[in-house]
Amino acid sequence: MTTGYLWNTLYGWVDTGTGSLAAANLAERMQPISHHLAHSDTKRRFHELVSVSGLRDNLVDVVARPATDADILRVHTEEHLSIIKEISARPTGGIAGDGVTMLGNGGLDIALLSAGGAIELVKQVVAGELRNGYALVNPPGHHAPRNQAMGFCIFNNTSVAAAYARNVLGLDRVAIVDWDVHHGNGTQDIWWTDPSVLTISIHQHLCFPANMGFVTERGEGDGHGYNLNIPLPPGSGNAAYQHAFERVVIPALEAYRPQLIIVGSGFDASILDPLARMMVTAAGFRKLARMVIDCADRICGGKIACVQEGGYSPHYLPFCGLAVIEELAEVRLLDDPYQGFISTMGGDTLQQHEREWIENAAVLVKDIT
Ligand SMILES: Cc1nn(C)c(C)c1/N=N/c1ccc(/C=C/C(=O)NO)cc1
Ligand SMILES: [Zn+2]
Repeated sequence: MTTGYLWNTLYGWVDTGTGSLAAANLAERMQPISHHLAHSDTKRRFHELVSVSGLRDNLVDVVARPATDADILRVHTEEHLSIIKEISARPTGGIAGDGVTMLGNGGLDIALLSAGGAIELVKQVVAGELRNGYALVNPPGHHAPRNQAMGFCIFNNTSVAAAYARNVLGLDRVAIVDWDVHHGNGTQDIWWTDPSVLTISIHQHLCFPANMGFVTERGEGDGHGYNLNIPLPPGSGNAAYQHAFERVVIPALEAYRPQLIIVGSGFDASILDPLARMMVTAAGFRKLARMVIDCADRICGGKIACVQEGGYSPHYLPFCGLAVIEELAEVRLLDDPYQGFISTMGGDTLQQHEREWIENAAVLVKDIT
């Protein structure tokens, strides 16, 4: 069976403006810069490495189609969609939602193609046309709740795809495993009362958004127990992430038995990422992918759809992403050229405080039935 790969040139055209995180602003002495921290070049470089490394020759191209309004409205409000349409139609776009999320002119079309790309991959994995796959979409989605854009996210791509799998493809149980380093607050919001989608977010505690992502946030009503937050302390590396997957993520998936696993695949937990303080390496991401792939083989016929979330190191994200896709496709082409440099920095030994953080989440798995 084959591994699918989805990219569209327009994902590299996302306009993040002239700011570096917030917009350039002379009064605040925030001078313009060529590359915003979320500049689409980082993900384009990932795509180019997939091609130039020869990995793409082992993959089946999946063509992105724009999500329809109906696809978006399964998880977002009419108001949110209409605000995005209005900003996208402005000659130079504007700022959406949280006051920092830039949407360029025509940004609606790319955001619909991003959510639609996630749908297309899920469609082909669920149909059994692909064993698994990677949708290298942009803009990301996991910070977008039902009613707004947030944290560079316009539409919640993984949730749009999960809702499609539930409502159109007829699946009863879908799991979203979000290993992006920031809390998947949008995904949590969307599925808060709904046990048919198990939402798991493993993230640096309180990195972003502020004051969210606590282990005590478990869902409400029928959804109680089906939102699992695994906050980790800054400095967590390969050992902590692997232990968290062994003790929490994999047991939760085994208990829930989803028919499809969607991975919110951000690489901003990497040791070279500027927007967080974790220490995961390409080898670490490869190991996490291996654990989820083996689990999927045991519980849902290997059905995994990875959907790109964040990641801000143009230097290192491509190699972290390549490692995950190599694992999905079960080929080994490139070694991590940064390994020698980063291998002595730490993160490969589980620390006692990391173990304790992880146990705080592990005790909650028993409530997943
Ligand atoms: C600046 C600023 N100023 N203000 C008021 C706000 C709300 C600001 N947002 N900062 C951000 C926005 C997004 C991220 C990470 C996104 C990601 O990768 N998610 O996976 C981090 C910091
Ligand atoms: Zn992130």
